Amino acid sequence: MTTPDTARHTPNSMDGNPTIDERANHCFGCGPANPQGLHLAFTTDTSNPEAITATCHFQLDRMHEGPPGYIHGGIVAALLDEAMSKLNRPLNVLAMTRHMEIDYLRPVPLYQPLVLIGRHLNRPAKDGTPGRKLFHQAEIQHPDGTVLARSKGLFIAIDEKLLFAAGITPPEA
Ligand SMILES: CCCCCCCCCC(=O)SCCNC(=O)CCNC(=O)[C@H](O)C(C)(C)COP(=O)(O)OP(=O)(O)OC[C@H]1O[C@@H](n2cnc3c(N)ncnc32)[C@H](O)[C@@H]1OP(=O)(O)O
Repeated sequence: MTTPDTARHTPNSMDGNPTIDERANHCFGCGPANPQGLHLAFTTDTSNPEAITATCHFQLDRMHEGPPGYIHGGIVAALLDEAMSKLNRPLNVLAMTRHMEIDYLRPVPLYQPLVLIGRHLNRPAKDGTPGRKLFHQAEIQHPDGTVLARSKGLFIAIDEKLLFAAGITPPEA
C-alpha cells in the first residue's frame, strides 16, 4: 500500500487568490516575496528595439542541486524560461510560454557566478499588426563566455481577461 505524499512546500501565508501583482511578486523566478524562489534580478537593454536583451548575474547553491555540484535540469529550464519571459514587459506584452526547447550543452555549476541572458528574436506580424507569437532565446554563460545551456521559446500574447477566467484576480484599479 502506498501513502500519498501530502507534505506542503509553501507557507500558509501564500494561500488565497492573489492579484496579478501579488502573483508577480511571488514568481518563483524573480519574485522577492517568494522565500523559496530564485530571486533573479534582470537588467533590460532596449536601446536597440530590434534586439532587446535581459541580463541577470546569479549564483545558486545546494538547494538547487541535481547532479552533484551542478544545477538541476528543471531549474536550468526555469532560469532560461524566466530570462525569455523578461523580454515581454519591455515589449509591452503580457505573454506566457507556449513552447520552449533547451540544449543542455555542459553541466551548469553551483557556487559560481554565472550570467543569464535573454534575447528577443522576432514577433511576426499578422494582418499588418504585431502578432501574438513572440520568439525569444536565452543562454546561461560561464564568466569566461562558455555557453552552458541555451533555449529558444515561443511566447503567446494573452489578454488579461484570460488570467481572470483562470481564477486570478486582476490588480485593483
Ligand atoms: C502572464 C504573466 C505572467 C508571467 C510569468 C512569467 C513566468 C515565466 C513564463 C512562464 O513560465 S508562463 C507558465 C508556463 N506556460 C503556461 O502555463 C502556458 C499554458 N498554455 C496556455 O495557457 C495556452 O496554450 C496559451 C495561452 C499560451 C496559448 O493558448 P491559445 O489558445 O491562446 O493559443 P493557441 O494554442 O491557439 O496558439 C497560438 C498560436 O501559436 C501557435 N503554436 C502553438 N504551439 C506552437 C508551436 N509549438 N510552434 C509553433 N507555433 C505554435 C498556434 O498554432 C497558434 O497559431 P495561430 O495564431 O497562427 O493559429
